[in-house]
Amino acid sequence: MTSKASLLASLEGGLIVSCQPVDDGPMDSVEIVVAMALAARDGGARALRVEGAAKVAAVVKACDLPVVAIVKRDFDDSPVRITPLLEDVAALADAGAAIIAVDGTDRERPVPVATLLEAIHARGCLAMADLSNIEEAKAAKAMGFDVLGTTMSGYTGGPVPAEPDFDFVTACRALGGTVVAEGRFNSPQLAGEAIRAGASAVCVGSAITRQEHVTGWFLDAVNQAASSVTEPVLALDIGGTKSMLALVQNAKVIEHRIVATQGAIATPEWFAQMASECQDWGGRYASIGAAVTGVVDKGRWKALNPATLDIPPETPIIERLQEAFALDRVMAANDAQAAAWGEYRFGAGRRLDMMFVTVSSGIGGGVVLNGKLLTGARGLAGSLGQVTDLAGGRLEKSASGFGIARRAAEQGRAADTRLVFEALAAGEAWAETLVSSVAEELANALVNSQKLLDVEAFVLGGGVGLLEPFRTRLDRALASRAPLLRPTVRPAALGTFAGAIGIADLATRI
Ligand SMILES: CC(=O)N[C@H](C=O)[C@@H](O)[C@H](O)[C@H](O)COP(=O)(O)O
Repeated sequence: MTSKASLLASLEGGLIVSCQPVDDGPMDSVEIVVAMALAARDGGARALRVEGAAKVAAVVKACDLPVVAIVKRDFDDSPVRITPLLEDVAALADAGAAIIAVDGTDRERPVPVATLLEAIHARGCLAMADLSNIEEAKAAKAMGFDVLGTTMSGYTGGPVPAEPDFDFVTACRALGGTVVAEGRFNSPQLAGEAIRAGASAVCVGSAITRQEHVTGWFLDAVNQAASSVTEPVLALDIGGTKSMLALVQNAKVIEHRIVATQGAIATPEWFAQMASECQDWGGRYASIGAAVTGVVDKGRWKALNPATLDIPPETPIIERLQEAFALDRVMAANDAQAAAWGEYRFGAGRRLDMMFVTVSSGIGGGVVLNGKLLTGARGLAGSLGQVTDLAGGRLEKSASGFGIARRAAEQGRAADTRLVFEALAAGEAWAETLVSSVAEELANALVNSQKLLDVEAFVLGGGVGLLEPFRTRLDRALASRAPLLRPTVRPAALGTFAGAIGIADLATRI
C-alpha cells in the first residue's frame, strides 16, 4: 500500500478531533492546542484537524497522529475562509501537515481551487475539499481531491441548521472514496449516525474542544429547565361534561376550578368562553396545556367516537387556544396521554416504562416508553378503551363505569355505578358477579397490553379504577394468569390532577 493509501485506510471508521479553540478565547494558544491534540490522541482519535501553521508545526512535533491542516483568513471581497492562498498551502506543508484542507465551495475566491489542489499534491500532501453541496463534491472528486468533507454544509448562507447534514454524507459516499463527515456532529450519537450514513470518518470539533460552545449548550438546557420550573402553566383538562382549569407550577396545582363543559364544544365561541372562565388568572401563566378527551393529531382535535364527543371534525386546537388566550406557547394532547405523562413524571410510574389506564365513566390510556410519551402516528397510542372484540364491542362500553351501570340496567337494576358498588359492599351476589366480570375483562385487556408493550408497570387511575373493591377483583382476575404475562398494577398517585399536571409539564417543554 502506498503511504497515501495507508493514510486514507487508517481513517476508515475513525474519529478525527478538530483542535480549534474559539478565536482569541482563553484557550487560543499553541500550548493548549498541543494539549488538546495529546488528549484527543489518548482518547483514541485517529487524526487531528488543526488551524494555523504554527499550531500545526507544534502538534506535529508533539504528537504522532496525522494532521488535517488548515489556515483561516477573512477577506473583505470573498466569503472563502479556509486555506484560500497558495502561501497557506506552502506554510502548512512546511509545518508537517499530512492532509491539507481547502474550501472547495463554488464561491468567489482569490485562488482557484484547482490551483490550490495542484500545490497541495506538489508538496506531497493529501488534499481534502471542505464542501457544502453535492455539485461541489462531484467537481472536487473530478478534480482529484483525496478526501471529500461535508464541512461547509449549512455555512454558505442563511441560518445555520441545528442538525448535521446526513443526506450530504450519504450522497458523497455514493461518489466513492474517502468521505469525512464534519460540521455539527455534536454528540456521540450523531457521530455514530454519520458512520452509519456512509462516512469513512467523522470530524468533531466544537463538542470536544470548544469549551465555550459546550458550556453554552449546557447553559441553554439548564436555563430552559430553570425557567420551566418557575413559570406557572394554565392547564385545561377538558372532559365531555366537566372541565378542570388549573394553575400548575412545578407539578403542583396552585389553584383550580371545575366548570361545566357546555355549549357547542370546540367552536371559536366555546374557546372564548373557556378563556373568560379564567380571565382573572391573566398574566399569571406563560404557557397553556390542554388535555382533551378525543384524539389530538398534529395539532388537530378529533373525536374518536363522535357519539360521545360532538366537536367539529378537525379542530385546529392549538390555533384556537392561541387566539382565545392571546398566547403563543400552547400544547395539547389527549387527556389520558397527558395523565400518563403526569404519572410517569411525578406519580406512580416514575422513570418506568409504563402504561396508564384510567377507568372512570369511560376508559382511556397512555403509554410512556424509554422516557417518551407515545402519542402515535395519528394520536391514537394507548387508546385502550377503544379496542374491540370481533363483534365490535369496545372495552370502554363494557368495562367502564358506564359499562357497569349499563349492565346493571340490563339486569333490571338501577343504572348507577355507585349503587352497584354499594350492593357489592352489602354482599349481593349479582353485584359480585357483575363487578368480577368487568374486572376480568379489564384484566384481559391489561394482559394483552403487556404482551404488546411489555411495560414495567400499569398505573391504574380513574373513579372506578381506584376503588378498592374493584382493585381487589382485578388483582384476583390477574392472579390466575401465567407469571410471565401477569401485569404489575399500581394505583395512580395524582388522582384527578394527573391530566392537568401532565399537560402542564408537557407545556413547559415547548
Ligand atoms: C464552517 C467552518 O468554518 N468549520 C471549521 C472548519 O475547520 C471549524 O470551525 C469547525 O469547528 C469544524 O469544521 C468542526 O465542526 P464542528 O465544530 O461543528 O464539530
